[in-house]
Amino acid sequence: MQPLVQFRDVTLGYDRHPAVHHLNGEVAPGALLAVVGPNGAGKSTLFRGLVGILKPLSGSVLTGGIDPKDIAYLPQTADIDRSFPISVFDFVGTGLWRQTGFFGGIGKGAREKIGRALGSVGLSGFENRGIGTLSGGQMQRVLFARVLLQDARLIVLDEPFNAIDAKTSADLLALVRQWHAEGRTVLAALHDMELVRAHFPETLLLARGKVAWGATSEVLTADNLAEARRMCEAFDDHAVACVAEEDSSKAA
Ligand SMILES: Nc1ncnc2c1ncn2[C@@H]1O[C@H](COP(=O)(O)OP(=O)(O)OP(=O)(O)O)[C@@H](O)[C@H]1O
Repeated sequence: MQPLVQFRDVTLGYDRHPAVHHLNGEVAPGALLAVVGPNGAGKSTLFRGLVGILKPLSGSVLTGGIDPKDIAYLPQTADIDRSFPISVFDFVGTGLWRQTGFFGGIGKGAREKIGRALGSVGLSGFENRGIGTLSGGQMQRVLFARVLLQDARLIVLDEPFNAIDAKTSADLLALVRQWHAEGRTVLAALHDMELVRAHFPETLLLARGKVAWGATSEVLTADNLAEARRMCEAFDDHAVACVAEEDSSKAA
């Protein structure tokens, strides 16, 4: 089966300082993949590279055949400016931008879709609330409603269950399982190893580079987790891109 995503010796970083180093690997269509690793391991950076927000310093991320509108991305809530004055309804409606266009009006059909998405995450009646007035768990539900609306083939979730209560986690996890059952490809950055072991068949353990990638039970061993911690601690944040990368960028 043709992979949906291919990481080809990809290095991603900021101001030419690599954060994810020389990653190789493939994601099959329909995969339910957890991306785990210590704080600063590069999970968010990898996702920014995957969804096209961050251009690789070297190597490539191939999402063969997927149109950008077929990728839904749920960033960490910390990355969202909640002081922006926008209602829950309009925020969730931005999930339709790629279908309607930036200036496309929201017609009756779209209004119904937004209403249904909010109902699916238990937020009917919240339409007119400003996003800045929501609790952390409610905001996370709003982000899931926006992903629902995007109806995407590839769904990328950055720490979707962080700092939310058990009921909200369970409700949102049910949506993830539904997306997987529908044949969508789902990648999620997670810290809760028990949740990963229970619900995610495949795991990438990242520590700036790949420590292990495969069946979750084989990846999440004590030895691999210790190796990931060691690699993260040893990584030099101020290192510049490799000499080979420097040379190729000069030649480009
Ligand atoms: N916008 C940025 N500008 C510069 N450096 C960044 C930026 N975002 C992340 N980094 C750095 O890149 C490295 C990887 O960070 P990243 O956020 O990808 O890790 P993470 O695995 O998602 O961490 P966490 O589990 O804490 O969310 C860290 O050293 C971080 O300081």
